[in-house]
Amino acid sequence: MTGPHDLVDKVLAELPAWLPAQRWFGGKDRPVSAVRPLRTGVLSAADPLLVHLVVEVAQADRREPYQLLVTDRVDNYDATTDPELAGRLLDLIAENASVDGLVFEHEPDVRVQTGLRGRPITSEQSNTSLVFGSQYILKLFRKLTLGENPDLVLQRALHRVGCEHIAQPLGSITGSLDGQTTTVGMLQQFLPDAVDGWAMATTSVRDLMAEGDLHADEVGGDFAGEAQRLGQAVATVHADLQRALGSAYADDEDIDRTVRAMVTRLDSVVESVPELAPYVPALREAFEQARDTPGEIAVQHIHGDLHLGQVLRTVHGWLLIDFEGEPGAPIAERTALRSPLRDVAGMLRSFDYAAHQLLVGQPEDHQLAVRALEWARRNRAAFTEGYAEAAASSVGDPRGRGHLLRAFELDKAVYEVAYEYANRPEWLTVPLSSIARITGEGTR
Ligand SMILES: Nc1ncnc2c1ncn2[C@@H]1O[C@H](COP(=O)(O)OP(=O)(O)O)[C@@H](O)[C@H]1O
Ligand SMILES: O=P(O)(O)O[C@H]1O[C@H](CO)[C@@H](O[C@H]2O[C@H](CO)[C@@H](O)[C@H](O)[C@H]2O)[C@H](O)[C@H]1O
Repeated sequence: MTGPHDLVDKVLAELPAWLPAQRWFGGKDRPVSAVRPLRTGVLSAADPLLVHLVVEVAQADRREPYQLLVTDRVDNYDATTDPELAGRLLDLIAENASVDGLVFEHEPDVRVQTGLRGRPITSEQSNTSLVFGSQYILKLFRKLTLGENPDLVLQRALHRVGCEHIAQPLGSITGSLDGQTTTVGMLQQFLPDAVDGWAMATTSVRDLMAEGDLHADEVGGDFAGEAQRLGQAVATVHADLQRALGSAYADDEDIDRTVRAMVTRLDSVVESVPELAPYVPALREAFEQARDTPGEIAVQHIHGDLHLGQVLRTVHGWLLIDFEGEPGAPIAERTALRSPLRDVAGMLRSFDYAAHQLLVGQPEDHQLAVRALEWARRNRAAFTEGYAEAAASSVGDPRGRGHLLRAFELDKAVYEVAYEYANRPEWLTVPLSSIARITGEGTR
């Protein structure tokens, strides 16, 4: 290997086979037909080589930009697995450096420490995050969104109004893509003592399932108190987003567009996942009923993909992370003003997921299925209660908005069907069985 261009050629040849094996790759549902470079930035020209690469991945009629950081120093060329090379990215942010078209910046009034090594975190995720010491976490977005990423925009806005339920934004990496200044990385305060909501919730479900005779409120690992506090935190973040970026009311056209978008998504998902077909009539009816929601529907910037894996419990309370929205949704949709009930619906779905994922691949067990439902009902109610308490004077109580909330929940479940089909086919039964339950078209 002689220089950056040879390295890039070698990597490009291997990408069609390598990409589908990466957890963060969002296109596992169809083969990669071609990969072409969109931009190359040489961060180090020798010993070792370090090249920032944005490629366009073609799959049938889909074309999407993905970010890679490649080196000749590790076998698979993925420089994010090399602690020292990862550390160089942090150093560049600390120095407010510009290298070959990439701009590394720390937030004003923030001093970033240099000389730290970075280690990738290994949880289920759509991007690659590197942790430095116990202070910093740097997210490298994998599938790129042209323009500023909403994750950075919303968290900066929340920080400006003093929101207590996010990790402090500390810096960013941007580059030009298709003529637009595009966020490729985001540095944040790392919370080393944090436990994510999914881990806590699934531990609680396991505790309940292990108890033959006790109910959800009687076992040691009851989660309802946390679920209620989490509801309060989410409502507070919604109120903070309103304060920071404003809000509006949806008109009839907006509501019509929302319903049509849900139906369009359903039609597209059922094309690739025929298991969804039996539920289509009931789903369409539920989406149409969203038009009957009484009173005005407030819209604002929201999290957009809220679930238990996006919330961290620290000693000081709950934090929300990852304001990027659904990785599969178009950017115009992700940055539009939307009802905060979508986030409530996302979290309600997640309680359902936490309760039912333990049943995946297990033989049918009526007793366990009853316990899963009991856990989900208790925690969904506690979350909604907490949300309503904190939202009373700002965003509003989600109860009494039944049709809309139900439509959003089902729309999210349809999204999850597509997500699981493309990423974790063995989990497809989780959203499918929820759709069956919510629409009354099945029992499990
Ligand atoms: N500020 C933070 N402090 C501690 N852990 C974090 C922080 N931000 C993210 N994480 C951990 O990293 C994981 C992935 O972060 P996330 O922003 O959800 O990335 P992705 O967009 O790849 O899903 C989270 O599930 C969480 O475990
Ligand atoms: O966290 P991401 O932005 O990567 O979100 C995507 O992946 C999530 C899974 O990691 C997926 O969430 C679904 O599974 C979760 C359990 O793993 C569950 O808590 C969520 O309720 C469920 O939607 C998310 O939909 C997807 O966008």
